[in-house]
Amino acid sequence: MEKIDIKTFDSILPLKNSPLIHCITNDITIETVANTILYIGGKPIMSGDSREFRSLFQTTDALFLNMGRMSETHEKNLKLASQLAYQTKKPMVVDMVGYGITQQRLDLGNEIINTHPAIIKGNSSEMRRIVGLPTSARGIDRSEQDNQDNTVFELIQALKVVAKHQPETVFVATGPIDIVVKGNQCVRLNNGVSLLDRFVGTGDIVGALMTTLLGAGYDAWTSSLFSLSYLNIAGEQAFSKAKGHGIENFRQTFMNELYVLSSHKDWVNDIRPVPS
Ligand SMILES: Nc1ncnc2c1ncn2[C@@H]1O[C@H](COP(=O)(O)OP(=O)(O)O)[C@@H](O)[C@H]1O
Ligand SMILES: Cc1ncsc1CCOP(=O)(O)O
Ligand SMILES: [Mg+2]
Repeated sequence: MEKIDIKTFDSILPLKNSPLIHCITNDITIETVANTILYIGGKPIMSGDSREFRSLFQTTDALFLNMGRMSETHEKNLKLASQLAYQTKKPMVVDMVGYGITQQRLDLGNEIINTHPAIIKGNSSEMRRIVGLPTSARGIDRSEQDNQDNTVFELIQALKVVAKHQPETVFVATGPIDIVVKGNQCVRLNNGVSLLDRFVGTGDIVGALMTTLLGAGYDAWTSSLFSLSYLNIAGEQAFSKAKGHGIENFRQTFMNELYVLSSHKDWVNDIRPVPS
């Protein structure tokens, strides 16, 4: 069964309740992540100091973990925060940046998966490693081979097997076609432009959007489908406005669209699910 209810999407933004989102993320894209949350009406708090996690948890609405830039401290922080989220039932999204490219990222990712995040996301190559499929990707980037019709099909089948054992979690694999799996349900989304892949942080932005929606009280399925569609349609709008003016111009126009689209309801008409 494939289910997408876009009728409800046009009333989600701007958010009415300003959810407070605790982010433990990488310092490459930290400002972009914080601004993304602000642009759609959330409130970011970036903290990587474990001494304050317990008291922060008393006021935050959701937690965003991003493995991005590893260090011993970051690893300890992510482990502690994901355990706390599990114990306190805090809605949590984890971005599996570079899962499996080193032993440290593999072990850390597995430990976080065991704390049952509401959403586990990564690009298609990272998600292939999670489900035990081979990939030729290097570093934190996707391999083009992991986005062909046959490899996308293969990934969906494998994600459904894993999702069966963790039915409350939504699994998201990003790429030119985004895949969203929960239990036996799967939706593929076909929005976006290839320039989204040419600057750093696009995956982190999707994670920030998802966590903000979760913090506002939307379920993980809605938060995932909404966030992927919203980001990619912002990318399409930016492409038509900033085409031919260079990547940095595109990036700024795209960030601006993340704010501008929040007060336009008709963007939802552009959502393009792949027919099943
Ligand atoms: N070539 C592309 N065509 C369409 N959308 C893309 C493309 N590359 C990235 N995106 C979009 O950008 C977001 C981040 O995807 P991706 O590049 O896979 O993540 P990451 O930055 O974590 O590697 C996704 O929502 C995806 O849909
Ligand atoms: C370059 C880099 N190195 C470690 S994390 C990071 C940023 C990852 O951002 P994204 O996966 O969203 O492009
Ligand atoms: Mg990523």
